[in-house]
Amino acid sequence: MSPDTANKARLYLASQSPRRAELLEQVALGFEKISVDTDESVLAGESPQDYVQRVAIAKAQAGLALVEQQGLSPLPVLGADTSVIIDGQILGKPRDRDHALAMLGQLSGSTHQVMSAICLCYQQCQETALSITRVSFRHIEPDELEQYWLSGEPLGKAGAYAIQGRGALFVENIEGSYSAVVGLPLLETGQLLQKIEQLEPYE
Ligand SMILES: Cc1cn([C@H]2C[C@H](O)[C@@H](COP(=O)(O)OP(=O)(O)OP(=O)(O)O)O2)c(=O)[nH]c1=O
Repeated sequence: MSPDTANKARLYLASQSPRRAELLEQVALGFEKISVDTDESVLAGESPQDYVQRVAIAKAQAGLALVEQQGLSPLPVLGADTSVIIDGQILGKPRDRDHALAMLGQLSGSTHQVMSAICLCYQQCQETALSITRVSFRHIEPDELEQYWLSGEPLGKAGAYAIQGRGALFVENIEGSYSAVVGLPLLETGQLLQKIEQLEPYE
C-alpha cells in the first residue's frame, strides 16, 4: 500500500470511489486507501437516513477490521455512503441502462435529496455524521437522457448522475454541500477527524 498523497497519512479511506479520494486530496488530508466489500442492500422498512448511516458505519468497521488484521499503523478509518432520495425512495447506483433512465426520468423536473453519511472508526471510538442536500433538476428530454447514458457517466453513481460531470447540465439549484453530493461531505469529514484525533487513545 502506498500513500495516496504527499502529505502524511492521517486516516485510511475505506472506499473504492475515485471521487472520495479526489475530495480528500482537494483539502490536503493525507490518507491511504484500503479496499473493503460491503453489502449495500436496503433492509425492509429502513429509512433513508438509517440506511446511509448504517452502510457508512459498515464500510468503516470493515476497514478497521482489515487494519487490525493486517497490523497496519493505527489511524482512523473513514467509510462513506451516498444515496439519492426522491419521494421517500432510495436510489443507489443503476444496474443497467433501463434502471438509469428510469432513475433520471424520476429526477427530471423535480427536487430530490442527496444523503451522504460518513463514519470514522478509531480503536474503540466511532463517530458518524449525515449531510442532506437538496438538488433540483430541470426537465430533461428523453433523447438527452439517452445521450447521457451513452456518455457512460451514470454508471457507478447514485441516482445515475454526476454533479461534477455532465450531470451539472441538469442542475437548476443546490441547497447544501456540493462535496457531499459528489460523495464526501468535506466539512463534516474535517470536523469528525479533528474530534476523533483529540480523543484519548484506547489502552
Ligand atoms: C449524486 C452523485 C453521486 N456520485 C457517486 C459518489 C459515490 O461514488 C457513488 C455512490 O455510491 P456509494 O455506494 O456511496 O460509493 P461507491 O460504491 O462509489 O464507493 P465505496 O462504497 O467503495 O466508497 O455515487 C457522484 O460521483 N456524483 C454525484 O453527483
